[in-house]
Amino acid sequence: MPSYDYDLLIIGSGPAGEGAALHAAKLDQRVCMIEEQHFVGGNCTHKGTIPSKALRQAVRRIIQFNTLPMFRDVDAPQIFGYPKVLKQAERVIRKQVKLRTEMLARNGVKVVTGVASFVDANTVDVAGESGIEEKISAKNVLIATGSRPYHPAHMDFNHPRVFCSDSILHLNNTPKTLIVYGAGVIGCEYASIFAGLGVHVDLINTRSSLLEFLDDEISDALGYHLRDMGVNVRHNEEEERLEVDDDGVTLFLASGKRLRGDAILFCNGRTGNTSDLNLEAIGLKANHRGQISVDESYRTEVENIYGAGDVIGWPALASAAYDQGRSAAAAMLGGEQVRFVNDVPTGIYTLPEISSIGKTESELTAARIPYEVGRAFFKNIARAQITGDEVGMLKLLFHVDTLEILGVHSFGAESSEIIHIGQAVMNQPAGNNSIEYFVNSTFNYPTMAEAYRVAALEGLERVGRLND
Ligand SMILES: Cc1cc2nc3c(=O)[nH]c(=O)nc-3n(C[C@H](O)[C@H](O)[C@H](O)COP(=O)(O)OP(=O)(O)OC[C@H]3O[C@@H](n4cnc5c(N)ncnc54)[C@H](O)[C@@H]3O)c2cc1C
Ligand SMILES: NC(=O)c1ccc[n+]([C@@H]2O[C@H](COP(=O)([O-])OP(=O)(O)OC[C@H]3O[C@@H](n4cnc5c(N)ncnc54)[C@H](O)[C@@H]3O)[C@@H](O)[C@H]2O)c1
Repeated sequence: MPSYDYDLLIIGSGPAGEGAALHAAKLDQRVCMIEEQHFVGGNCTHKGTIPSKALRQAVRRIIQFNTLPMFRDVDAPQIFGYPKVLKQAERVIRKQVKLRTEMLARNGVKVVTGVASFVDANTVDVAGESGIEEKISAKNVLIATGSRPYHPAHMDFNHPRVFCSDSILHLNNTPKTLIVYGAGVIGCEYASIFAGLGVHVDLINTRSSLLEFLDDEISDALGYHLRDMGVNVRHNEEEERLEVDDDGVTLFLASGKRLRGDAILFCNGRTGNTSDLNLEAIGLKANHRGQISVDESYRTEVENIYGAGDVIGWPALASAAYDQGRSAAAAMLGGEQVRFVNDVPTGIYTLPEISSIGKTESELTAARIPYEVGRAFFKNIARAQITGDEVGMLKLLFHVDTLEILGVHSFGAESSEIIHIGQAVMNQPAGNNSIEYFVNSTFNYPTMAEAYRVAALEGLERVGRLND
């Protein structure tokens, strides 16, 4: 048996790398993690999930302060600039880094700073900032290098008015007008954040509706509320060219429109981080989006090399990445905890928040499944009236005969939390997954979760099963 420095070498310290590291370390494996940034946590902590969610929470608080009658009685509405709000995110990032650094250290995971590239299937070269190179060997390797914003070649992202979702975290002023190009999840979340700060936002969607994977009713609601916040949403548009000058940017669209803004945030797609890895040395090839392929055990075509997180493509979520990393480590060790993550809830932190699990109405209709709908509007939920979060709805889709829950879709406050109640019931074995659970269980009152009871009662009444 050849001897290696480590049992497992992980490239990348984001959620996928962390999930794998902790699982392997708990099973007494010798684990080394290589990270090119100075701090652990991955892009998730430094550039993606955490900063955007912290920004969004700060903006939500500002909106509450400026709109709730109780605050209006004590003070005039306040204007907060983007740089001040950004400080909130920095505070959370610091806490996350501390937590994650200590957790890895406690579990004996060795963290090495530098850029990793393959020498062969068991050896990785680590290039440190000072030019010092180190070779590290391991029995198994996990590629968990994540992704970065896609930068079209013709756009100058070094220009101080041209931003991507990474560089927007360094914007040092509050623009009056902002063009957000790309209305995927990132574009919609940042449109909410900037509109919440009073910035006039043009949101350019290359598709025909917002976040097409959502239930139509929820997508429509998002469009309505974004517009209500002052976002100018334009569908079916394609960028032709961008001109930048000292006073602003002009975006020329293929439709002939010309949009003017103080700055542009381009967020249309991401690329897997594989270009530094020297994949040729191990016979692997990334696709045109920089992603690598894995099987259901997260194994690549090379027997001892695995992949997890954004670098393997869909669903490209931090939530999934933790589980994928853990499963990859379990697979290497021949354990039973291998789970191919293919059923993930959606949690979108726009204003209002959106969350869903299971099938949409369109999918059920296309599959000719007889379903019905039960809805609860947050304006009728006591907790929402108390907190002032009356915008929103919870919608249950269920089979008319079996009452099986087929989908749960929600927008409004706490949606991404309460979705997990629906998820837990939907994951029960056949027979136990029933909308009746919500009328046969007592819910805390007043809670947002009570929306399930209200929606289930409405649904049962609609199919004449209320007194079954
Ligand atoms: C703006 C934004 C908001 C998001 N919001 C959410 C959300 O609300 N919920 C959600 O679930 N997901 C969200 N995501 C997605 C989420 O951030 C990613 O899915 C997640 O970060 C992927 O984790 P990962 O472990 O694959 O990689 P990453 O978090 O990308 O980390 C990979 C790490 O590998 C390092 N690395 C790369 N190459 C090398 C190399 N050669 N050598 C050494 N180190 C290397 C990188 O420096 C990085 O630290 C968001 C993403 C963005 C951009
Ligand atoms: N709350 C959340 O869960 C959350 C928040 C933000 C981001 N994210 C994740 O981040 C990922 C990226 O989000 P997004 O808003 O950029 O959009 P997206 O995945 O919707 O992509 C936008 C568009 O860019 C195209 N594209 C993607 N990669 C490309 C590439 N490398 N080259 C050229 N075109 C490309 C896509 O076909 C699509 O039309 C998503 O997969 C999402 O899951 C999640």
